[in-house]
Amino acid sequence: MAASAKGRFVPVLAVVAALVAALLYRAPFSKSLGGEGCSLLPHDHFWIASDRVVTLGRVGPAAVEVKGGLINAIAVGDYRNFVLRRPLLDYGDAVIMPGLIDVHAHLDEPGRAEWEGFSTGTRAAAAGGITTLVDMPLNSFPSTVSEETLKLKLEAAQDKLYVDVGFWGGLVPENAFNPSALESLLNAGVLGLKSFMCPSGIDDFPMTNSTHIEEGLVTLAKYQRPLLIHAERIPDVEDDDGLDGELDPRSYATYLKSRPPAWEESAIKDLQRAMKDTGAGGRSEGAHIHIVHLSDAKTSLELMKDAKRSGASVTVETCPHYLAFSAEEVPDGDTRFKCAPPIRDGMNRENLWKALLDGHIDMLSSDHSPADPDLKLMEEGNFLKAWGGISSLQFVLPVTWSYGKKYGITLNQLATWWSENPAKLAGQKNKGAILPGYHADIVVWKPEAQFELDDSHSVYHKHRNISAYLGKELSGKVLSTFVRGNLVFAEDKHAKAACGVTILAK
Ligand SMILES: NC(=O)NC(NC(N)=O)C(=O)[O-]
Ligand SMILES: [Zn+2]
Ligand SMILES: [Zn+2]
Repeated sequence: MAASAKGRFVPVLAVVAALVAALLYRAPFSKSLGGEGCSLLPHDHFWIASDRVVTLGRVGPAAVEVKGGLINAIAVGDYRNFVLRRPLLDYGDAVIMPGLIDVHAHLDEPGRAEWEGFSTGTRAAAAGGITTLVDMPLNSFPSTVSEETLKLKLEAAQDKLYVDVGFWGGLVPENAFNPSALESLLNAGVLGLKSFMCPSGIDDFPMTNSTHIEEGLVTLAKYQRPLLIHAERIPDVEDDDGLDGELDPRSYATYLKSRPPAWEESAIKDLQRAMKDTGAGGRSEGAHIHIVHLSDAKTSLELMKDAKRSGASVTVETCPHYLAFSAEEVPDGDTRFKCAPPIRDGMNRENLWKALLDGHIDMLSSDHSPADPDLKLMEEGNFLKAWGGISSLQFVLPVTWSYGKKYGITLNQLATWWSENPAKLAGQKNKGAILPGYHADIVVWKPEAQFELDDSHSVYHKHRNISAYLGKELSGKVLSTFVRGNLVFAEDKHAKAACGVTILAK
């Protein structure tokens, strides 16, 4: 969809002041690199342009003016004819898109920096076109469940962020019935809360039941912030379907059977009252329930559709690994693929894509959750004992694009799933789109560029060997990433200084 008329401007910007200026300045891209500090560019007022800018629900030629960290103006049309007063970075036919917002990443500082950390995690994010991420409250030690533990997070993050980072706090039994404890955590700036309906594997992050959740939501309603839920629950009567007898712990089928779709179903059924409470006139109207990493595209998904239809304030995410892989393809003993809920069969994957395309799944997130490689027990290959979690932060854009191409996904859909809807969930009103007044959080990438994730490929997150994507042939290469106007990543280099900021809710 190219812009209709050459030089036609976005109405809100009827007059783009820069256009009347006389000087056309085009900085050759590589020469514009080399600035020190927060940005690889030496200036903070410039234009970027390409033939494929994703803005205003369209994709076409446009130039975007970046000034003081914000998007100042958008000039739609054949920018090659524009006369601009400031430097222009001409990206040709590359795609200019809102930076990705990953609402589900585990950066494990303080306490477990050997699993993942703020510096490595946010460098990986920048290299992957992610400009904002929201950190999960567990896997660091201590877990982020109080005002004090959030402070420790903030201290640990200082001077280490290459992209902007917000924080979810934990809803756990200890604070769920204690509104003043929850309020102090919310007042300290967490963007919302997160809870688990099954054991999380982390000692200081115990599971909550639906009563804890219903109570926690009442406090969240006052703040109009969401509750994110890991929705797997061990059903009251467990089907012992195939789980007795001799089980080979190296077989993926064994792991798959150990966490059936019935667990997701049981959790979501148990949440029905809590979800209803979020609707108009409900006890926790103003709060919102977001189901993280949905894997079951059957009954669990149908239950979410029902909840939406009945007016509950709910959304749901899935992750690239559920869209890229299927149980049939997971090699026995390859614990890099172990995550919870598990990657299910190929038919389920098809149905997840369908739900995403139909808008029943609202957004995508990485659930980047690496661990110390020793805990993955890669030699032993024991799926039942290995630590779960997929390591993927840097690859989510090429993965979504590469595996989505056969379903005909569009750049606009990518922006909806990875930027616009996540920004809404995280309450970020000036992020998630390329629009005047918004933060200049931008990824520039080449969807057609193919590469193999082999040993020669720079991987910035910790422990490249535990990522299930290694060895895959992908398409979609990130050229440049801007965070609030700072060029934080370009040509395989990061800016020298870590100038991402912590995002705290007010
Ligand atoms: N402790 C974790 O990191 N858990 C995570 N692990 C996964 N998904 O396998 C998660 O989000 O549930
Ligand atoms: Zn989870
Ligand atoms: Zn997670």
